[in-house]
Amino acid sequence: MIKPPFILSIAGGGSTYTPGIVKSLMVRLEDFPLAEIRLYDIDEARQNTIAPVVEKVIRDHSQSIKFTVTSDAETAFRGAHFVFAQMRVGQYKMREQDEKIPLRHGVVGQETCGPGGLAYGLRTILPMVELIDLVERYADKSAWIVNYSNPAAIVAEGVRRLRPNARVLNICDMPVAAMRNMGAILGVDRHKLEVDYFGLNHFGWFTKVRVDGEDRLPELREHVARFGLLTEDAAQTDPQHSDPSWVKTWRNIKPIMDHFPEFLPNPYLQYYLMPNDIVAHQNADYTRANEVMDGREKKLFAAAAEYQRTGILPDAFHVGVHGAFIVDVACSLAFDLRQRHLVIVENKGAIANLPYDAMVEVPAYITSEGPEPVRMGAVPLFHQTLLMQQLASEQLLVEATIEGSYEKALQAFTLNRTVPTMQHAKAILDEMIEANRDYWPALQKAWENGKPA
Ligand SMILES: NC(=O)c1ccc[n+]([C@@H]2O[C@H](COP(=O)([O-])OP(=O)(O)OC[C@H]3O[C@@H](n4cnc5c(N)ncnc54)[C@H](O)[C@@H]3O)[C@@H](O)[C@H]2O)c1
Ligand SMILES: O=P(O)(O)OC[C@H]1O[C@H](O[C@H]2[C@H](O)[C@@H](O)[C@@H](O)O[C@@H]2CO)[C@H](O)[C@@H](O)[C@@H]1O
Ligand SMILES: [Mn+2]
Repeated sequence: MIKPPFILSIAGGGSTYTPGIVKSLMVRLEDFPLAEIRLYDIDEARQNTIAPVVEKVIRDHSQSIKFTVTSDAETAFRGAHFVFAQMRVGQYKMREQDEKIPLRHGVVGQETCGPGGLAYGLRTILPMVELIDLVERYADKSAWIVNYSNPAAIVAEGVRRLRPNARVLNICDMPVAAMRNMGAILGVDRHKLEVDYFGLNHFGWFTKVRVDGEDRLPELREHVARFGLLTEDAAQTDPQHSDPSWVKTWRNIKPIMDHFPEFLPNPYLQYYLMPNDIVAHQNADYTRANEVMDGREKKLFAAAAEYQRTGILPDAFHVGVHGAFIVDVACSLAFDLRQRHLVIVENKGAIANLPYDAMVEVPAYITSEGPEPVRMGAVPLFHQTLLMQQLASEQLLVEATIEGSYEKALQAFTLNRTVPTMQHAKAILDEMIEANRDYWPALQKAWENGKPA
């Protein structure tokens, strides 16, 4: 077993989330003792801008933790015990393309859902495998990669296919964020909630929400019917989600449960079940990517510049469930705590009527040897069918990436519920291939070979 204090490397050190995650680590040093924190990124300039902010966060809590900033993989990973991965392949400029190209065709433009998520997956699978190989080459043989890099569902499937034995645990903070909101509504801390949940990443449902053994889903159902999954004062639930687009995301759980009240849906299901409403409210010239570049990114980089000038760091980054959750998971891995968390794991019968090898999001007990999924049983035909269609879209996308197959990419886009016809799928895919010229060489070649004269 890995012994503390740990060496932790953060891949994607230039991420806007890095200061928040490091702050979450600093306030939990007793639970997760650290000898060194290393930042690793392929964009040195971006990472070097964020690094002084991160160092300030560290030094506010510890003078002994070593801090390393590098773009060299060996320096980043040699002897590392844990790697937190949070890469955005193509950065925000490609997220903007992922969101705007579909919208130009009247289709949902979103970071991880619909054609945007498929394009993001096509860019990310192989860099994720490359990262795993670098970590396995240099890090401690028992090291764990805890991965936030999106699109987590497709990344998880790609890793299952290409590196099935890798010590990688893919996680998502959306269910935890929903549990934070549930706690705020019920008046209990989110850690008091024990939930049953089934689905794929960004495509799942809560079926039980227990507090001291009592299922409180009925109470939540009544609240959602009035306010969606937010307290009446939205900002009270999560200051980071005072962004109007986020408030709308949480409020949109109401129309879904108005139609299907049995289970409480992951907010991402709105993109698949009410795409026309989503498109009607999206602006093809100014999407969530623009909001983030003008919001979270601009605020953090302005604060970094202010800190460089004055030595005073403004309050510029959010420390919420995003950071707290990955530290919870890392602690359970490090000390075999067997805590119950919602994570992305190979199904192996946890959802009885989904494929054995599907990468599903379910509760699991997190041990030092990885997650042990909790059996959720068979799911109703309605949910099973939705899940199978999404799973097939994601699995075909992974095969398209591995084989460089244009046809499988087109099938993946056509199968996605957000895409109404094969003609929409082809038009969007072809535009995305052009926009991703630097990221999809194999697919580019297949497309150019088969491109109509
Ligand atoms: N799983 C979840 O629930 C969840 C929650 C929040 C954010 N995320 C994901 O976390 C990631 C970071 O988000 P962000 O908004 O901070 O993005 P960001 O663009 O601010 O930072 C991402 C960093 O990754 C770097 N990067 C890109 N390719 C890389 C590679 N091959 N190797 C090393 N570094 C690389 C970029 O240079 C950049 O500095 C994204 O993938 C985002 O979708 C996931
Ligand atoms: O649009 P963004 O970049 O602000 O957020 C996209 C991510 O949204 C989810 O993560 C949220 C989380 O749900 C929320 O509670 C808080 O922690 O912020 C996170 C980032 O906003 C989702 O889980 C991620 O996969 C998305 O990347
Ligand atoms: Mn997520």
